[in-house]
Amino acid sequence: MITARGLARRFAGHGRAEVHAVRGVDLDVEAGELVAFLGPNGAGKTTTLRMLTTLLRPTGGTATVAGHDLRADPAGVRRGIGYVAQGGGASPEATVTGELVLQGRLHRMSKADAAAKAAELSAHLDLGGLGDRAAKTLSGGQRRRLDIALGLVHDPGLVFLDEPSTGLDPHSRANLWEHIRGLRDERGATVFLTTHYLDEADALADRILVLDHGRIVAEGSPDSLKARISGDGVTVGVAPESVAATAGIASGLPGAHEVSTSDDTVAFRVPRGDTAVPELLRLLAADGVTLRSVAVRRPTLDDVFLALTGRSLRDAGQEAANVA
Ligand SMILES: Nc1ncnc2c1ncn2[C@@H]1O[C@H](COP(=O)(O)OP(=O)(O)OP(=O)(O)O)[C@@H](O)[C@H]1O
Repeated sequence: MITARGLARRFAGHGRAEVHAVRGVDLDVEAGELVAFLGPNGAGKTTTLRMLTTLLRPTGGTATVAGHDLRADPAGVRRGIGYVAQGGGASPEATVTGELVLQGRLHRMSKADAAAKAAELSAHLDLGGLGDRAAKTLSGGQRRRLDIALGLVHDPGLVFLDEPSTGLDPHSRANLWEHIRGLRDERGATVFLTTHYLDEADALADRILVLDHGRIVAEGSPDSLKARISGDGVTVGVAPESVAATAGIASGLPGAHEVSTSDDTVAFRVPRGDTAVPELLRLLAADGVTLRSVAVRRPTLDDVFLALTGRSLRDAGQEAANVA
């Protein structure tokens, strides 16, 4: 559905250094996949999406999207894709049905076909009963669902979603995720989305491409990416005078590594936290160490990002642009 090789985009710096927003991205997305581009603010996610959707000309590389060459046949690409931008496309004053019908007419549908499509999409995206409401009166979640419906009017086989759940409360996000899964599972669409939320990529994507400073730095299923971090994290709280003894015992557990201490905690990684902790508790008790707390944490995608880049995904988002 998408093949890209060396896709790149530079922006003129207007007196300052050029910005290399995307520095040579290779992509292969198969039909029916749900793929997420995960990266901090400024990583180049939106720029890549805008290139793949023909809204921005690449300064380097080639791509085929929905069966059409990006440079030679941008109109063909546009016919085959739906694009739901970050800000959404609905006019605030227009009604839900009015906006959907207008979108259908823009795609050269007859009035009857456009009305039928509006009704079908309203039902599919839980907008039934809201047809006469102005877009500006919708809740954040309803508005996002309308934006997605607008991107589906021409039944695209490939749907791009840019930061779909930004600004939504947890309940609306979970609801939106159901609908995004439905695009693939019920409508058979291939979905490519961008996010800087680890939980979103984890919950939705078959495959995650981690983007940092305009380059793909890792790729795989959420589980395979997490498996790159070897083992579970265990943190035990003990009295300050027991930290050294506890660290010694932890270091002796089979497969223990990355042992670190603070004033009253010892942290380490082991292949399996659930089997290591009972053994640790037994050894600590035999040594007379009183445990204050114990926590076992499965590796997260944030750990993956940290291991790959040396920075946490949240901190990385605060950084400045990819100035060359
Ligand atoms: N029109 C432009 N002119 C100059 N620089 C730009 C332009 N558009 C984007 N950039 C820069 O390119 C880099 C990548 O931006 P982009 O919007 O693609 O990142 P992103 O990963 O989508 O971030 P976000 O999560 O904040 O949307 C940033 O440094 C940004 O400032």
